[in-house]
Amino acid sequence: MIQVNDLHKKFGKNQVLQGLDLSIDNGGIFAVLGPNGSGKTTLIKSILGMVIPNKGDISVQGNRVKTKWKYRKEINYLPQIANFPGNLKVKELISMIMDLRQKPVDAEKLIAQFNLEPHLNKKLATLSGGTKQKVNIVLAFMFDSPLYILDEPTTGLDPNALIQLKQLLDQEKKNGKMILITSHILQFVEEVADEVIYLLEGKIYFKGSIADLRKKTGKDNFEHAIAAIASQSND
Ligand SMILES: Nc1ncnc2c1ncn2[C@@H]1O[C@H](COP(=O)(O)OP(=O)(O)OP(=O)(O)O)[C@@H](O)[C@H]1O
Repeated sequence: MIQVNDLHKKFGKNQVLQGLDLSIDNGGIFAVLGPNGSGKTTLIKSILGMVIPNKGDISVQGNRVKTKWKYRKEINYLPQIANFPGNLKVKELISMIMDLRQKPVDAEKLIAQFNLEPHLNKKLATLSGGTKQKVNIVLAFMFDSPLYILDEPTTGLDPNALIQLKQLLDQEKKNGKMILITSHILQFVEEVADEVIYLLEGKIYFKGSIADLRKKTGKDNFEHAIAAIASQSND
C-alpha cells in the first residue's frame, strides 16, 4: 500500500534521505525509528506530500504522491507539533476539521475516552501540553481511514491517556489498518509495534520484527538491540 523508491531529499547541503526504498503492503503497526535528525519526519512528510523530494517516487494505495494528491484524504495524520490556532475553542477546532474533511466521524466516543469534555469550551492556547496532545489524538482518530501516520503520539500523555492510546492502536490494527508511528519511547514501541523500520544514513538500515532485530543483533534487550544496530553500521 506504501511504495517508496529511491527517495532523495536534501535541505541545502544537508542530504537527509539518500536512495531510501520502502515497501509496506499489509496492515499492522510499523515503528519508524532512528537517531535524532535521521529523517523520520522527513520520510513521513514525503509520504504525506508535505515535503517535496529531490528524486524518487512514492505511491500510497497505488496513487503517485506527485500527481494524485487527493489520496491524502485517506490518511489520518498526527503531527509531531500541532500548530493549533490558539484563539479557537477545542469544540470549534473539532467541528472545523469535521467540516473540512467531510467524512463520517466518531468524535464523541474519543472525547469521552480522553476525558476532554471539561476542556471543550476552553481556548486551545490555554491548554496544557498533554491536553493539546489528547486533542491532537482525537483529530487523528475521529475519521475512518486505511492509513494512520502518527509522529510521536505519546508526547506529554499521562499514564491513563497512554493506555487509551494503546487501546485505540490495538483496535485499529484489528480493523486491518496500516499504522506508521515514530517514537523515541522504546518501551512503547516494544509493546505496540509489529515491525521496526530503522533509518540510518539516509536509508532503511533494518526492517523487520522485534524478534528479527534481536536475532540480528544478538541482544535480547530491545533498547540494547536498537543501540547495537546503530553501532553495527559503523563497523
Ligand atoms: N524544513 C527544513 N529545512 C531545513 N532543514 C530541515 C527541514 N526539515 C528537516 N530538516 C533537517 O533534516 C534533518 C532530518 O530532520 P527530521 O525532522 O526528518 O529528523 P527526525 O529523524 O524526525 O528527527 P527527531 O528524532 O529529532 O524528530 C535534520 O538535520 C533537520 O534539521
